[in-house]
Amino acid sequence: MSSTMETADDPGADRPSGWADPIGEIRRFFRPARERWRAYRNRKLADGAFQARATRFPLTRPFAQEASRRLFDLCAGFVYSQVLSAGVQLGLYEALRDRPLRLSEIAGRLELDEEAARVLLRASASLDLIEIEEGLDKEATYALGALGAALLANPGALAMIRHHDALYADLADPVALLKGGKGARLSRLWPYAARPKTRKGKAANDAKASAGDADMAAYTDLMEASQDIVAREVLAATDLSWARRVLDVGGGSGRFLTAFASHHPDAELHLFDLPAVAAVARQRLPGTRNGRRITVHEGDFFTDPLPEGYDLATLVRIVHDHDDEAVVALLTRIREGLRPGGVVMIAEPMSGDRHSGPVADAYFGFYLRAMGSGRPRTPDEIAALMKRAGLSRAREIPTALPVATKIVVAEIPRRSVAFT
Ligand SMILES: C[S@@+](CC[C@H](N)C(=O)[O-])C[C@H]1O[C@@H](n2cnc3c(N)ncnc32)[C@H](O)[C@@H]1O
Repeated sequence: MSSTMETADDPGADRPSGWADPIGEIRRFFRPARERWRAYRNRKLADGAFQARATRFPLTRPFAQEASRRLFDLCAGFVYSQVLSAGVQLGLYEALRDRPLRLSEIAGRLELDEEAARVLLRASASLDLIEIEEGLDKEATYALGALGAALLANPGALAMIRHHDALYADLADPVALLKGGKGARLSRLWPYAARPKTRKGKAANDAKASAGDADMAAYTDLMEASQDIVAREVLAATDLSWARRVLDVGGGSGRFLTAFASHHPDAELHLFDLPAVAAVARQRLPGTRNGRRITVHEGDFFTDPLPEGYDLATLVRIVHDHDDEAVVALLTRIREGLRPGGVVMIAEPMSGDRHSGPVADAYFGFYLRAMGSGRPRTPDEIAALMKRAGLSRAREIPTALPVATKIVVAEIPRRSVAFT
């Protein structure tokens, strides 16, 4: 287990002494120099004449070229994603799975005319999704590229790409999305984001509640497709062999718990999710390895009683879907049902991680905005919410693939027993 992220109660804790936070102290010392350097750099980069000189001068040319390429990639990123999406929808990568093909063969399989197929193939090659080989007879053949091959091994990514049409429709007007608070298409795909988080709101909404149930099978499939990689990372990063009774809150179709079951043959496993999703889990689990070991509970985790008596509660890709107050309310309810010494584990992609690049903040930030609730958080922000819910010793456990998931755990404080 890595760093402890307890937030102290006294306000002075925001500004620790140099001994308590030496790295922060060094950063504060260099802040004025950093600010001066940033202002100088930005003045130069915003100057067209400087840019032109930098491109002509051999020593600065590689940097200038790299900078303009990165900027152009940002401008064109949406188009690159659509090239990828066209390849997935038309079955390009599947078509090349077994062997390279010629243009005419690919056009036939994808039901495109040859000119359209060529546009797609050249675009895909420029993005390393496929590779073009000049044939001996001068007729090119097209093979899977490194990224195309990796994509075929990642059903979660394929499922995400297929459902991105809803996200991209909502992102067509990003300013309207920021000002309006949610997107029309994604908020329909994730109906629970709009569900009331209190008993009173629930009663008023009960009549409408089943309207979104049909969509739940769709998002449950989407989550299932990407769960294996998350479960693999969580189980590789943690030793949870001490956990006897486990509750996976918002456990979907049970994919995380079936993976958990293979690592921990003696643990008693329980899943809690909305009735429509619990029905999917009950239907699918008996057909899976270890599925019969999982007891499925149904209800709304904000308003219905949660099962009690667990020593580990897991929330895998749950917390980022909800706003702060709702998260604190949920964690408080979970804490109240844990055994003494019980642990809460939150696993999801988190904000502010330099290894994950822009995935959490740019992708999930806008995705969750379109969905209509929640946001990606840093491990520290999650730790602070856990603390507000009465949990203690919040700390991050590093994972090998933070882009798929990071982990924060916290415990319920030991009971203080008074003997006199
Ligand atoms: C993003 S999915 C994650 C599913 C699963 N943990 C995973 O990682 O694949 C969120 C899950 O939380 C469930 N959920 C959302 N709101 C809920 C609520 N109020 N009560 C119970 N479950 C809820 C959803 O039905 C869904 O299965």
